[in-house]
Amino acid sequence: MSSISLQARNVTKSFTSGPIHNTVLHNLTLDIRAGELTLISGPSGCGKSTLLAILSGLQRPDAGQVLALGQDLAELNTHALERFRLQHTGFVFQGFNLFPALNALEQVELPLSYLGLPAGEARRRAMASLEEVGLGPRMGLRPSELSGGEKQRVAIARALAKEPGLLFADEPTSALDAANGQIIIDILHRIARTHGTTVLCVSHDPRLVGHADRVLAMEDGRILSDRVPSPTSTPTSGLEEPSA
Ligand SMILES: Nc1ncnc2c1ncn2[C@@H]1O[C@H](COP(=O)(O)OP(=O)(O)OP(=O)(O)O)[C@@H](O)[C@H]1O
Repeated sequence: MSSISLQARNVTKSFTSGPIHNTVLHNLTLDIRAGELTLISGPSGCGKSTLLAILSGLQRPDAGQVLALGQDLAELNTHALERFRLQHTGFVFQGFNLFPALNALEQVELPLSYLGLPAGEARRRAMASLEEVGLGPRMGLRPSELSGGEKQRVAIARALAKEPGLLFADEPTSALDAANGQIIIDILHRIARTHGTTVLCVSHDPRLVGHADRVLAMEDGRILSDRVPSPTSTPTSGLEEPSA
């Protein structure tokens, strides 16, 4: 049984705009395990991205506690929290967030320089990460020369090269077609297994369900169910097996 690496305890979050007070997360408690791909699914607006932002330390909860790799995030001041996020977390977003002028290798090397790695070590790690996502032959290309699926693989390599304990993905497949979406989720799954990384992905894409180790269904700021999907529950059956 893998260890628990991310915990939320009675987390509550509200937003107020004008007279409207919107409670987005209601006293939410959950444990996420290392070495697994956990998917949080649910309809638009149910609070998935807010939960991800709080679990990753991007936002603070109004009440409750987050323990990430055993660290209570509330104990960290803003600077220490930034440092924690830089060292221990990686992010993959729907829109890839790549720099147009940099080639794939430079995109992956850049955050490693912020970590203070020597240039040679940064290059070695960046190349290994790009190889791992199947982009070894394309590491000299800029985003305009890459497909959507390839851009997302660069973004994954950029996160992976930091060797983070926690990898967060917010709707990583929603800009991609079914075959490329499947490649991305399979890469995230493989990273969890082979590196022991905690991979937490939020998505409203039902095609991803059968590819996760665990699926938490969310609605109106609450976790409604927590299950291990069967491989047959994926609605992607019938697709040709894509080659990564
Ligand atoms: N900074 C903010 N200020 C005010 N309201 C916010 C803010 N961030 C999120 N919300 C509100 O919180 C609710 C949940 O938003 P959230 O983005 O977490 O949902 P989601 O499940 O990720 O949705 P989607 O699948 O569409 O991305 C929404 O009603 C949203 O309008």
